Amino acid sequence: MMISLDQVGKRYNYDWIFRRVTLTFQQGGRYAILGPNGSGKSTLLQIIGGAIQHSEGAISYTTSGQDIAPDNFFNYCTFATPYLELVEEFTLTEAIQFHLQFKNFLPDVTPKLAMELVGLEKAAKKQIRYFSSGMKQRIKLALAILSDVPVLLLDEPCTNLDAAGVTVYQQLINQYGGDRLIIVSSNDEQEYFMCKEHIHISQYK
Ligand SMILES: Nc1ncnc2c1ncn2[C@@H]1O[C@H](COP(=O)(O)OP(=O)(O)OP(=O)(O)O)[C@@H](O)[C@H]1O
Repeated sequence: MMISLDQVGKRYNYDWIFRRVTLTFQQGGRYAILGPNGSGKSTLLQIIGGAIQHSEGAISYTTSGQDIAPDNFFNYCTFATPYLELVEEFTLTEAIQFHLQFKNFLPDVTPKLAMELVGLEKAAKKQIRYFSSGMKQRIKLALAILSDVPVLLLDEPCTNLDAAGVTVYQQLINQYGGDRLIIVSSNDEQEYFMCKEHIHISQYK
């Protein structure tokens, strides 16, 4: 999997958030998008994932030499973000079953194992509405990282996590990251501990 950005820019009304972003993300790479609050990290991550439209430039996705249509890229990636909501009426078991209607887990990962890996096995029958913010974040990370997709897009992945939760996140990445492309938008080194490539969004103003 390779994602290429060519002179990509994003504007809201009259304000350019960033311009002339030309980058290539390679399979197996670990990339951190860094910058101060409001600099455009989340916006760039969402543009890469096709969740929002860029204002100028071009983005292409290729796998095994074949182009992927931008409208199909959602099949190849998962997002974990603080702003995507879980369905509050579901129990944890139902939330996982719902997710599995759209994406498979990695081979050998079962719903039970996914819950255990993020320390939520005792909450299997609890409704999401009664979960703490840190528990919700653990589920989002499990669903994103354990899905069988080649690209993981993680926006502030340790939001609301306690120290044990941060360790859980880092273990999931180390154990299940594999040869996948991982892009993290972050201000916190604990979140991008595995990223050799650092992209400073402030460069693209
Ligand atoms: N829908 C929108 N309409 C207008 N402006 C927006 C919209 N979404 C984001 N912005 C603006 O774009 C800029 C970048 O926001 P973004 O959330 O990408 O920053 P960030 O670097 O991820 O910030 P943080 O570190 O606080 O999460 C901000 O100035 C924000 O106000």
